[in-house]
Amino acid sequence: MGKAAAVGTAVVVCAAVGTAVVLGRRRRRRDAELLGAAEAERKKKVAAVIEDVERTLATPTALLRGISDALVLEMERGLRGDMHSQLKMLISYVDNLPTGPSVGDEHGLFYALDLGGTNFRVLRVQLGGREKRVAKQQYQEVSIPPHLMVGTSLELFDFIAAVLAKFVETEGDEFHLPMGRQRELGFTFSFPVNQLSISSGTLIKWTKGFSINGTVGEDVVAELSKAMERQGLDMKVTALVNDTVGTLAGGRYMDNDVVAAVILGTGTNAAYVEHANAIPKWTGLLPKSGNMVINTEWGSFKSDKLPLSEYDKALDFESLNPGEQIYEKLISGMYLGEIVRRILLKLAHDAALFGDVVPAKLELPFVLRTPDMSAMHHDASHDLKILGSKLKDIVGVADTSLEVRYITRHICDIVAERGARLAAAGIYGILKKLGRDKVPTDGSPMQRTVVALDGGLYEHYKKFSSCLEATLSDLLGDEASSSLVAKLANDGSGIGAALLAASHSQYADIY
Ligand SMILES: Nc1ncnc2c1ncn2[C@@H]1O[C@H](COP(=O)(O)OP(=O)(O)O)[C@@H](O)[C@H]1O
Repeated sequence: MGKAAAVGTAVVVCAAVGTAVVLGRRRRRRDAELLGAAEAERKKKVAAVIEDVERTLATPTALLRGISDALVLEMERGLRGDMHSQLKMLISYVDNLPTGPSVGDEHGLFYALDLGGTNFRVLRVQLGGREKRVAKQQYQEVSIPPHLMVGTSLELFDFIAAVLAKFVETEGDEFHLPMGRQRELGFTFSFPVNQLSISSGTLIKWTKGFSINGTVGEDVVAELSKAMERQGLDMKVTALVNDTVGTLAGGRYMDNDVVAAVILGTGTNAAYVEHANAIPKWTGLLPKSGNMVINTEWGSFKSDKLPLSEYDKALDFESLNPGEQIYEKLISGMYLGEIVRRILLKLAHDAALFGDVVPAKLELPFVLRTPDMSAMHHDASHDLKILGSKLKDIVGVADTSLEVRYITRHICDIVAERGARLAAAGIYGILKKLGRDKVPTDGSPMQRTVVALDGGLYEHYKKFSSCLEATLSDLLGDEASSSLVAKLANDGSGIGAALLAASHSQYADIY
């Protein structure tokens, strides 16, 4: 009995265990089914967000052509001086560019200072005339402490002048300043300026994350000159140029066929050589050259044709300059990584991309910088290892699945491709404005056209630059694109500013 009972009990126990096993298995199956359903639902949400991103950021060729046409119309309005024009089309007062490899008369010691983004550069060159050209150059790059980007004008210019003064102290014997002469400087200042002459201009507004009280409306050359005086530095600013204008000048010094310069760095902008008689707002004498360099300030272009997504609108709304610099916010290095972050955040919130908890770090604006986006985008390893470790560092999620990594790379691809294609549409617009977008109908040969490009985004983000070039070829067609050269003008703006300082030197007639 006892035994039987025991056996019975044992049987009962076994039966209970059996039931538990069966129930457990069922629950696991049900859990698995539920999990599977939840996972399928999550994947569906991921796919829906991605589809929406692909749709709203799409840039089909026909749209790009429409954007180029809208840009050309805005360029014309700006050249007429239309108050409502989005493009300032600023007159640079540079009507004569350094004259190319066959001439190149400029000589002497000149300095350049380039302020326009997160870093600024000081440079000195010894120009050796026709024979030696750029005989010797040295430069130093210093990053601007973030608090100075939103501090006071005085602090910013004092900081810059102090770095410049230290740099001048390191000038070696290989640089020659004739006795009794003052050192001269080309000041590259890459914010919109109302130029009053080649060596003066008032700031219209700060962009690219700078927001400093008390500079708007002031002559930036006077601000710099006063700061140099405070440092005891005896130097005269003989040319104030935008970085696009400097790049154009530097580019033309190297290649006579350079007609435009485009910057793709923290921000974006373009300058080109316009026929002076195509600038209705120019009221001065017609320059001898017949030309005038125009700084388009194209970053402020906006059009209802631009593919703005919810992410762009939110980024703009929360930016230091809402409603402004819309084209720049779709294209430039300051913003691309941030757009990717916003899309990943949406995927984290709506589709639990990084698990049930949204990573806190992903909520931080600008935590994902464009160089990191570029590194993730270029990861070609089979397991996207670099991308995984970037996500770990930036987002704080240690073990991301291959699926998450592929999705992240795809988002980088969509955002970079849109930026590059929109930038190509802008260049195509300038070429159209210059009539260099088509093979001439009168049978004459197509002129060689060179566009000088500079900026960290163009230089280092290879998928971006190759997409830009491919899109430009596509827009131009085979024949016209075979005459176009896109040339990297590495720090062309520094040399360009020094060259313009030389051609506008107070001693120009003596040289
Ligand atoms: N490896 C990279 N990949 C993508 N973008 C980059 C890379 N390196 C730099 N950049 C972008 O270029 C910008 C710097 O551009 P640069 O022309 O050097 O200076 P500026 O700040 O004066 O525009 C950075 O803010 C960044 O957005």
